Amino acid sequence: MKWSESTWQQIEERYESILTMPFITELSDGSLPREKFQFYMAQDSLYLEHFGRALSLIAARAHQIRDTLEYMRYAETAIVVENALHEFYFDDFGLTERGKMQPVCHHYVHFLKSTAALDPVEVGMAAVLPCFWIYKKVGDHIYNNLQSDNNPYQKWIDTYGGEEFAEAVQKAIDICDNTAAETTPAIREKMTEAFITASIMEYHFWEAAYDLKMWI
Ligand SMILES: Cc1ncc(CN)c(N)n1
Repeated sequence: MKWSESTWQQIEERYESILTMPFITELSDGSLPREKFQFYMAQDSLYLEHFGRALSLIAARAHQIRDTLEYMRYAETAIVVENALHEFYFDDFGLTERGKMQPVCHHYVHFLKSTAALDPVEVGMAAVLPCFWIYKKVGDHIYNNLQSDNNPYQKWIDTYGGEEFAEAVQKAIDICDNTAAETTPAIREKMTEAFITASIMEYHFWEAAYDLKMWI
């Protein structure tokens, strides 16, 4: 079994629990309160900048030059393309600034950046994979099962349910599988741990937006 398959099995339950989170179900039917989406968008815009920085660190440290190029492209997409979606929402939802990074976003980006900088690069690759893969699965799930008419959040759904994103995600999974196959059992184990931690953080990111969780 591939590393990605056995590792996904370990987060399957967590992934299923994401699908029933109020943030996701209300985003899907368009009933998510505006202020919760605004909070999410502002935090996610900050997240994407630092996610892009983590991807750039991985690009610089990748063993294979073709992987370097791939992670450079991911970094650019996170900052330029995904963030364009946020700018659309900033205008549409009356947001003027991103504001301060709140605790869950803060924890998540610092986990990603320290892993990308200090752990073996294979572990960094595994740490950023849920950011691709979980969003793809959640995007597909909403796109295929939970669409509603006149949803104010349709553009978000289209971004993550789209074909272009699917290709990038599959590539990131393949790179992790090849990397895992070539590395040591100890590093493979750390890859799995990092993947699980990031998956848990994805859950908390949506939960924090729903609860409007801020520093006290
Ligand atoms: C928190 C989070 N994780 C992942 C993604 C998708 N790149 C995102 N936009 N935001």
